[in-house]
Amino acid sequence: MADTKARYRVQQFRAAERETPDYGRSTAWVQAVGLGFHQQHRSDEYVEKALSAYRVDNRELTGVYVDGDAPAHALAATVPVATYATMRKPLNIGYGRQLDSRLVTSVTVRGTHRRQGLLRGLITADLAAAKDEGLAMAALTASEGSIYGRFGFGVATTERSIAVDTGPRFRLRWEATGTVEAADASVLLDLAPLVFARVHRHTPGSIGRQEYYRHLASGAIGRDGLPDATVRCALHYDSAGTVDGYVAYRFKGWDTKPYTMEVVDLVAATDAAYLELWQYLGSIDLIERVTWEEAPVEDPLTWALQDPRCIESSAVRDMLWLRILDAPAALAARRYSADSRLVLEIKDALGFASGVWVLESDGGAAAVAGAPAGTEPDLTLDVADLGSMYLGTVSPVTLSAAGRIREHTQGATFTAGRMFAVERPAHCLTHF
Ligand SMILES: CC(=O)SCCNC(=O)CCNC(=O)[C@H](O)C(C)(C)COP(=O)(O)OP(=O)(O)OC[C@H]1O[C@@H](n2cnc3c(N)ncnc32)[C@H](O)[C@@H]1OP(=O)(O)O
Repeated sequence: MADTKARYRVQQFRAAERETPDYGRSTAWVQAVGLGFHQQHRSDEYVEKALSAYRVDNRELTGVYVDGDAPAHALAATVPVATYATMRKPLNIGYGRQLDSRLVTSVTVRGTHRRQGLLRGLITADLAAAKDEGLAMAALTASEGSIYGRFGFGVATTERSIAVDTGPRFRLRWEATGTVEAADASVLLDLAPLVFARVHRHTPGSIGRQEYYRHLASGAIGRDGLPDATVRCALHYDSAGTVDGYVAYRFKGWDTKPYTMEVVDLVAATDAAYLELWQYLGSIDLIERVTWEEAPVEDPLTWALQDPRCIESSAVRDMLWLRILDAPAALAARRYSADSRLVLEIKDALGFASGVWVLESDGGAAAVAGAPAGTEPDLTLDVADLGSMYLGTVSPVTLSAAGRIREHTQGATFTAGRMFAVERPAHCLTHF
């Protein structure tokens, strides 16, 4: 933030507890985030719960403050004009491997201070710090698709919104092996993290969940911070009686037609749990439609339905964006689906991952080394595109067709696609 130093001060801190001297600073920070995302002024109860969850996640909060006093009647100088937060969580990078990653969240710059380099200053300094801490990967979910590519982030998973017709044509080709029971949503405060941990272990693209999710699923925290008594829940039990999936959902009300149930959180640790929870949702009386905003794009439900047109799919969109900070470390961390050798020339405008790297996989394990001077690369690509390839979501052949990857050795994009494939489609169930 070299050009703005004279006007701004940057502070980094942890979420303070109520009754401590720094509580006011943390409160102002939460309110500034709400302002940046056009949300309502937060109640005291909401702020306290949010800060408590941030402490569990060990979030680091950053605020940018205007030097000096604010003019009369304006927001006080103690309210940050820009906010930024980070957490460290594991990312499943395929075949059960985990890579600790820097998660970037709560990025806002007040409208009166926009386009002066505040975001650029915050994110470049933070990515450098993350690399210094030994992290090979950063991740975020974006409010707009046009912001983060320039900082080396690439789309690594996608999601979609679905509306499922649960009328008479809703029938699955599936013989139930477990059972589904209704439960009080409050049981999810304890159960949700246990079920999610199983899902996380076998889902490429999954990010360790923040504390907030179990509160959301259980109805302990609704959008306004108050308990949400409309949240209902059903649990899936396997044949041994172990809970291996849940769905939290709410009725949209008698004014919404067709009568609709909205999925709040659906987490299933087995294929059976997933389809049988859908069987349950499809069987709820008086309900004609079930909506879910965070459905996978490659969805077993589509293929299990006798009539796949029961699903109306909309808003297929980017979800998780990955930013490789250390190319050899991130490449070596992956297990590969095919044995081969590739020379990758990585371009990185911020310099963190630039270089020419030789990637050689043998029996799934990788050896990565800097290429000797003069080595011709097989592929040239931006670090953002390596992030997009990393979990196998998009084929490098497609990225080449889009003019993003340059193929110098014929067939190298196809080879890269076979190498980077993961054992099941990447999907991230966790927004942050
Ligand atoms: C991970 C998350 O939290 S995602 C949430 C992001 N936040 C929001 O969407 C809330 C509303 N928007 C904002 O608060 C701000 O407009 C921000 C945070 C998006 C941008 O902050 P600013 O300080 O204005 O950005 P800054 O001046 O540093 O711009 C950096 C670069 O990004 C570009 N940029 C900034 N915002 C946008 C945008 N919305 N769309 C496209 N490009 C953008 C700038 O043009 C600039 O490009 P350049 O350096 O290559 O010339």
